[in-house]
Amino acid sequence: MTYSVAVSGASGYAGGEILRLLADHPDFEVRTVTAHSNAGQPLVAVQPHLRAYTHLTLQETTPEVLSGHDVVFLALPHGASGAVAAALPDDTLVIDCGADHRLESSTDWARFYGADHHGAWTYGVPELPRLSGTQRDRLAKTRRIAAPGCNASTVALSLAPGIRAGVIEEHDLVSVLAVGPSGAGKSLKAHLLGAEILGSANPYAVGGVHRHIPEIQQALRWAGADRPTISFTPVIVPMSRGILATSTARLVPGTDAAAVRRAWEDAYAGEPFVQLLPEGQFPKTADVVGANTALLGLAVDEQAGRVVVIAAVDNLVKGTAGAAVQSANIALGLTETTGLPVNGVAP
Ligand SMILES: NC(=O)C1=CN([C@@H]2O[C@H](COP(=O)(O)OP(=O)(O)OC[C@H]3O[C@@H](n4cnc5c(N)ncnc54)[C@H](OP(=O)(O)O)[C@@H]3O)[C@@H](O)[C@H]2O)C=CC1
Ligand SMILES: CC(=O)N[C@@H](CCC(=O)OP(=O)(O)O)C(=O)O
Repeated sequence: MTYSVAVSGASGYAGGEILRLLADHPDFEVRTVTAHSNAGQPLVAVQPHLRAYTHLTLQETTPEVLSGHDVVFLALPHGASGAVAAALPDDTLVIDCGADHRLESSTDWARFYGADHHGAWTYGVPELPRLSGTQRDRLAKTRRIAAPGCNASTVALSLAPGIRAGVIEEHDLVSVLAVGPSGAGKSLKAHLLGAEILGSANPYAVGGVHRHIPEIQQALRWAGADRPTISFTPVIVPMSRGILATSTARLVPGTDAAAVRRAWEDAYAGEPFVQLLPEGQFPKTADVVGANTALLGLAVDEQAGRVVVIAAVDNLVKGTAGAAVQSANIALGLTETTGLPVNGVAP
């Protein structure tokens, strides 16, 4: 069976990446693409790299235009998807790449986003360990998926195995991330990109204010933490795509190094898209550009009594669009890896 698909926010970075992946997906046919200020334009006028779609024109983003498809991907700014999603039929598979449906706690939502909370959908990171099984089990039974924040899923995948296995303490978690500016979307001002991001590393959202903090804490609670606390600091660096997250955590006293490594090996054994590198090897962002792969390296720092996990992810693939397509595959009962690249592009 071929599933008909609509992609909203198709003129943006996340929507464009969903379209790039779907062009090679044998079970999906993209029939409709929508946008906002670019509605009325041919898709390739705005996304000239997407040559598979020369026949499509961007339409207005309305529930009427999006209805009548089997699958709808929403890649809209925060706050814009809640109302659109609420008007779509229950049996349509809807995947929201924005934050509107990620958080279970309306208190966290109010604190970090402020506006109306639309409730939580099934979180779209299949490999996340849960107290019983993985997030994959829940994705198999849903028609509403909240694709993750790219930083949040990178850090959650880095730390959740240690929480799940009881080898790291849940307070005193620290993550510092180098992130590419494409994570901020196309609306990031051109002068910022050229004059301030090229040639510089710029910290932002410093001091416990980044909106991905509650998303990470929520994933760590699913892995068994009670009240996890994390210091989270992102730094924009001049690379178009990518996240390199360095996360450290205090080891539970008496835990030996072999048991620590085993926790991550066990969590991700057999996972095609989350891979732990051998001892002594660490990933670079260049290893995962264009791939739906999260690459992890792990070391035990004995003198500090901490584990150090370094994770590389392409924010637009495993961090968003790839996670969205992978989760949609699971929800539809398709082979999970269909249409998704495990290899990156190099150099
Ligand atoms: N970039 C990333 O790495 C990640 C992004 N996300 C999330 O994905 C979503 C899209 O992000 P991204 O692609 O980066 O953003 P972009 O700014 O690149 O794209 C935004 C898209 O939304 C459309 N749009 C803007 N305003 C409205 C509106 N009021 N109603 C309907 N459509 C509108 C734009 O249309 P037009 O161009 O025609 O105005 C465009 O297609 C966001 O929620 C973002 O947080 C999640 C994880 C990572
Ligand atoms: C460079 C940059 O600004 N990155 C974004 C990542 C956005 C993202 O992952 O998605 P959501 O906005 O959907 O949560 C940030 O840190 O906020």
